[in-house]
Amino acid sequence: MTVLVLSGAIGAGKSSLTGMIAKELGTKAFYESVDDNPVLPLFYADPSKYAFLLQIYFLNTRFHSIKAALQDDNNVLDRSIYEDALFFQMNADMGRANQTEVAIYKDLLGNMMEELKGMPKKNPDLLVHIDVSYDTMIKRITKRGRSYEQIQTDPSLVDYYHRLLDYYDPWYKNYQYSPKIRIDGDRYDFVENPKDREIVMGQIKDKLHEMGKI
Ligand SMILES: Nc1ncnc2c1ncn2[C@@H]1O[C@H](COP(=O)(O)OP(=O)(O)O)[C@@H](O)[C@H]1O
Ligand SMILES: Nc1nc2c(ncn2[C@H]2C[C@H](O)[C@@H](COP(=O)(O)O)O2)c(=O)[nH]1
Repeated sequence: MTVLVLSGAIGAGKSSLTGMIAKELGTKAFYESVDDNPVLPLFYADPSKYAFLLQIYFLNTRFHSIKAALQDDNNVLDRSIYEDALFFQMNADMGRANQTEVAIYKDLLGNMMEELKGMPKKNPDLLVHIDVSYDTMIKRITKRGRSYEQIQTDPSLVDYYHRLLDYYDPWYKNYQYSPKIRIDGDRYDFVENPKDREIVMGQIKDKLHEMGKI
């Protein structure tokens, strides 16, 4: 049984690479709730009102996926639960959540992480982190075209996205729940370019091989 989780900023390519990994390794893919997420458009329209609700929504849906994925299959998840606190901390630092909401959220997250310790597998086997620059992130967000994520629609997102990248750097450095590998998302166009896809899949497979997982 091997469980991989992807991490990275918005539009880094997590969902795309998740599908590719699942196909290549014959594993099951789990995707975070985005298009069917009723809170996400509300959050982008009024972040201060909906930051807490959105975080609870994501935590709940991610926990459902993790419980299924950490059972006894080969699985790949398109975002890690370990990034939830990064998002909420950043939004709280921006004044979009009050101290009571932060305390309740942290307690709930801690409580859920305790539950994971009782699972057949407690942590993922490998974190695959996709690193992107601000310019690449914006290019991909534009390409995907979700209206509420566009900087043309909401110029305050320029600051939000810059901050997010600043939070990701130390987050990745400090991540220690499993072995990890960093994919250069600026360099490799693994969506459009088959050669780049082969290189990235090779990097992931080499790491799994080194770990004795394949
Ligand atoms: N390495 C890449 N090269 C070119 N396009 C990419 C790459 N990664 C993602 N994309 C494109 O960028 C958009 C966002 O990718 P997605 O996988 O949804 O990102 P995430 O799940 O990290 O938010 C999609 O339109 C996807 O086709
Ligand atoms: N405030 C939060 N927003 C989150 C969280 N997880 C995801 N998201 C947002 C970011 C994107 O707009 C969208 C999908 O994310 P992708 O990276 O897959 O494009 O959802 C979160 O925990 N808090």
